[in-house]
Amino acid sequence: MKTPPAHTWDDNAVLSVEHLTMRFGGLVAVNDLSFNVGRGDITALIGPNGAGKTTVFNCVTGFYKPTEGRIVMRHGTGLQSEKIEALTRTGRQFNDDGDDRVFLLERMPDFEISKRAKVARTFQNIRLFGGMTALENLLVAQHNPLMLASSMTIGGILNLPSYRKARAEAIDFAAYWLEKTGLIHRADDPAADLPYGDQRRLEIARAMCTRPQLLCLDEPAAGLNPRESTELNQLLQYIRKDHGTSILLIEHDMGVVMEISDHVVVLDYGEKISDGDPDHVKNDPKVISAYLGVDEDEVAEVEEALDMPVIHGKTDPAENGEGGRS
Ligand SMILES: Nc1ncnc2c1ncn2[C@@H]1O[C@H](COP(=O)(O)OP(=O)(O)OP(=O)(O)O)[C@@H](O)[C@H]1O
Repeated sequence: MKTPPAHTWDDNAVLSVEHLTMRFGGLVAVNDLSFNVGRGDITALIGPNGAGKTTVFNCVTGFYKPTEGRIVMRHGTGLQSEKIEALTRTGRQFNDDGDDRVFLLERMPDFEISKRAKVARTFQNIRLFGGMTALENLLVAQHNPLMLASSMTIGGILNLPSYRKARAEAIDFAAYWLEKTGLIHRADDPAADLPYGDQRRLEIARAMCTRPQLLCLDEPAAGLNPRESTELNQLLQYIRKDHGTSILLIEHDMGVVMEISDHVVVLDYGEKISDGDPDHVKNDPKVISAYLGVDEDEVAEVEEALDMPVIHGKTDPAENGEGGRS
């Protein structure tokens, strides 16, 4: 009898990172890293400063071509191993199985990863179009379907009914996400005029307007106050529950990570040091020692001195976005 997988993310993975290595000259930023992101899960990628988290994001979203390794995105459920192996043997980037397609992201350019594989991302440093309104930012995100509806522009110039319909739908969808992110009253304001926390939520709304199956968020809670952090948690849980979108996030705020994640993967010096549910990870001496920069056998001593667990919401040294060792 086949042994059932220990975790749901290994059984029904929307994304599999397999033996990923990324070198920059002599520097190995990510070394033979493997992990799964479960379909419909919120998965956190954490680790001290310089651990390689953003490099992993850049490989998944096509900003970097990995030195080695495979990155598989699945639209259908289950592992689909045979399909993936068959695709790997060819030079192709994805198969044509309708709703059950699999994608080898390391072979794809970034715009195809977003358009076809349906992976969206936000950045550590906000990258909105500051001079455009909040609404316009969300319409730009729907450029691909609008271009199709305009028959690559001519329909738009002639303002054909099919284009008008697609444009009205795009505006409705943008308004939906402005409503969900609490920004509908700022729809006509330039993005650059919005307060920082609102800009962070607008970035998430913009990513959701591409209708992603996987949403990658690079430090979404950075710089947020406690109220905004709570609102962010609620928004991410809504996105996962009501839209079925899987979320992979890099986050230094352990309050956010431990509260909303189903699964946590921990990196240190480009290698995976822990992988499991939040309870497992926060009690893992390897993780605590990486964050404190002390040996594993000194962890108990430090916790005793502090009289509290080190990685536990607000007691975490990574609080305030410091991310432990730098
Ligand atoms: N384009 C690049 N060229 C050279 N080195 C790079 C490049 N990108 C990242 N690195 C190096 O790779 C290592 C991992 O960096 P990365 O930004 O992925 O870490 P991180 O875990 O995201 O850190 P932080 O939490 O501070 O954002 C660092 O040593 C960094 O200097």
